[in-house]
Amino acid sequence: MDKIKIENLTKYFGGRKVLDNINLDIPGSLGLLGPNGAGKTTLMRILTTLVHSDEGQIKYGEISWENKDNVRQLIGYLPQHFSMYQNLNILDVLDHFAVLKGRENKDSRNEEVQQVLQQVNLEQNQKTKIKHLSGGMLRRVGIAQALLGDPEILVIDEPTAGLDVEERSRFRRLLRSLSENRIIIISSHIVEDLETTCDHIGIIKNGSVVSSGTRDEVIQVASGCVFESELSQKQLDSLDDDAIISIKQMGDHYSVRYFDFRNQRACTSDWPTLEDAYLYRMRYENNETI
Ligand SMILES: Nc1ncnc2c1ncn2[C@@H]1O[C@H](COP(=O)(O)OP(=O)(O)OP(=O)(O)O)[C@@H](O)[C@H]1O
Repeated sequence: MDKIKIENLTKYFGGRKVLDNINLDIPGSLGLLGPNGAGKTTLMRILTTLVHSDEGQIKYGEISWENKDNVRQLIGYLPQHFSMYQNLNILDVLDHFAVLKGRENKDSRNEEVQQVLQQVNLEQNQKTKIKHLSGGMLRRVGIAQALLGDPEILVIDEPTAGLDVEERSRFRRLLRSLSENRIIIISSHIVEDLETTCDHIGIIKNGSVVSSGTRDEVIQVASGCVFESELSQKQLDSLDDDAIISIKQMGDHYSVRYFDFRNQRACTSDWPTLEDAYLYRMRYENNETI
């Protein structure tokens, strides 16, 4: 499988730089992680050719993003806010998308729609109207329309926005299975969305990629400075807010995960997670790549 190569990509909106010299290789599944406003959606929209960049280039093998029509054949896109006519049922919606994608023959179109319904496990619900779907089912319809045409590249913006815990976990498993034989790019500000679904991670902050690589490479940055200890209320109060990663109450003590750069409590550092590395990049570093 070819990889997507993004080189020196810069985008301005009204004179303001919102993407600053982005360089990224996307060899399989990439999770784009960053806070609200970091530039993730803009990058996703450039990847889907809906927005053009001001500088730089994107290539997938020999195919350049300068040739929009060729690129569009390759891409399935689930935008952050996906909805559809409330009174149509799932089958009609997908048929409509298939027509928009140029499928003229009714029989082969129907066959393709049934295939994507099966992939997202909605065959039994195909006659259900959009207005009666849960958030998770609606996102699955969104994935189904993105899968029409069996695209080599899937771009998915904020996959679990608005979903409950159970739906999130089911949706993540679906994304993982879809990443097996295609390039999939998922943006999120929720670390768990990407931790189990993506082999490569890019962390984006203020329009710049501050870290990228395999999950393990990205995690390395927090190695040796993450600790987990049982602390009293007084000890907890002595920690700097920025140092705290998570707190669990355990009776009158707290189990606290935190950053400590001088190992003040002389305990053994814990193996960092992607969330640790993400918070480290957000809190302690200015824009510099590892
Ligand atoms: N069409 C536009 N015109 C002007 N500014 C824009 C436009 N689209 C995005 N921006 C600005 O560009 C910056 C990056 O926005 P973007 O939506 O790409 O970030 P994001 O990381 O996807 O955040 P979110 O998760 O909140 O969508 C923001 O400051 C946003 O206000």
